[in-house]
Amino acid sequence: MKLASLKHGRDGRLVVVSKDLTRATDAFFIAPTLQAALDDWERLAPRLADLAEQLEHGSVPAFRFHEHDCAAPLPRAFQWADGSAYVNHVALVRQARGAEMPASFWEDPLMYQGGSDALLGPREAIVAADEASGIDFEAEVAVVTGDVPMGSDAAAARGLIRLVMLANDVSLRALVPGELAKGFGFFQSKPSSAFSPVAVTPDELGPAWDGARLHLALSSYVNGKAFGSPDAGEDMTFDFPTLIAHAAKTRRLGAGTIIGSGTVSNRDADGGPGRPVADGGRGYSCIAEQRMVETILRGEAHTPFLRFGDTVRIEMRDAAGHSIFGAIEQEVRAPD
Ligand SMILES: O=C(O)/C=C/C(=O)CC(=O)CC(=O)O
Repeated sequence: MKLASLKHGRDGRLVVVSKDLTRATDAFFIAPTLQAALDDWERLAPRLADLAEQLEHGSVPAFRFHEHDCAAPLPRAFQWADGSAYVNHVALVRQARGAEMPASFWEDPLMYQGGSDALLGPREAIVAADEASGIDFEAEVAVVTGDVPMGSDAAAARGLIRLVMLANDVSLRALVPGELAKGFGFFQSKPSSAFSPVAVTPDELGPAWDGARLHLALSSYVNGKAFGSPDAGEDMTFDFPTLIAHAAKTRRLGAGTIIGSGTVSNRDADGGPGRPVADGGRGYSCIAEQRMVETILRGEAHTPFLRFGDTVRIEMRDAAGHSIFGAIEQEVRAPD
């Protein structure tokens, strides 16, 4: 089933959305919010699934679904922890700022705790105080968990993935080096992240979901121009169950925890860092990677970071070409 939170108060209003994303029906009589549904998932998910089936059959009142009416599926979440599962991305962004990548990054996932009190809906602007802060997007896949007991291993974590969605982990590249040098991790360099209009249960993904990875291309566009379409199932060194087990190693995770994949990034067949779309490659899911590859290939970066008025679109299509989650489409703006 496909679930969305329409803009309403702080936590949105839960709706069930049709598979083709054209219609929706209210689910508030089952659970007022997505968090409430996740808190009592075993009891409520079957009722939501029944409602989804009735929506497909046209046997419940429905209304037109508009992606721009959506908040993030979880407009505020108890936890948003973003992994870095595509080590190709980590290697490139570190190279871009002249930092070594320890060999342990291939065996031990990187993860940071993002702010989750104000997650952005799919059409909400990226507001940045300064164009010179290196405004970048990061296209990612994310999962939402049920309650995960402390110490759960990957096999247990696999069964606790409730929903899958897309994320834009907005990053301010110029702030990263100074902030990470302090040794406490990202804070100002990671403003609010945005999420796709719809979150889906894993069964909705068919064979593209193997229980641990999503094997489909994640497409990004900047100002309407294709920027990248790497496959989210390839080069994901740490799968979602492994990332969840990592997060739960020393603490339990509450239902509604969001775990991000990190920026989706593919290597070339020869192990190289891929090529930009303009050079016939799959491109990238963030500007920093493309700038690093331009530097490697041509001696300098020429793709600018985002400026006020630019737009970023992130979307994933199924094998038949249909949008699965709806699109994240954000304009970059100065504060009002
Ligand atoms: O090391 C840096 O300069 C920046 C790293 C990231 O932004 C990585 C991140 O947020 C996780 C990821 O996308 O893999």
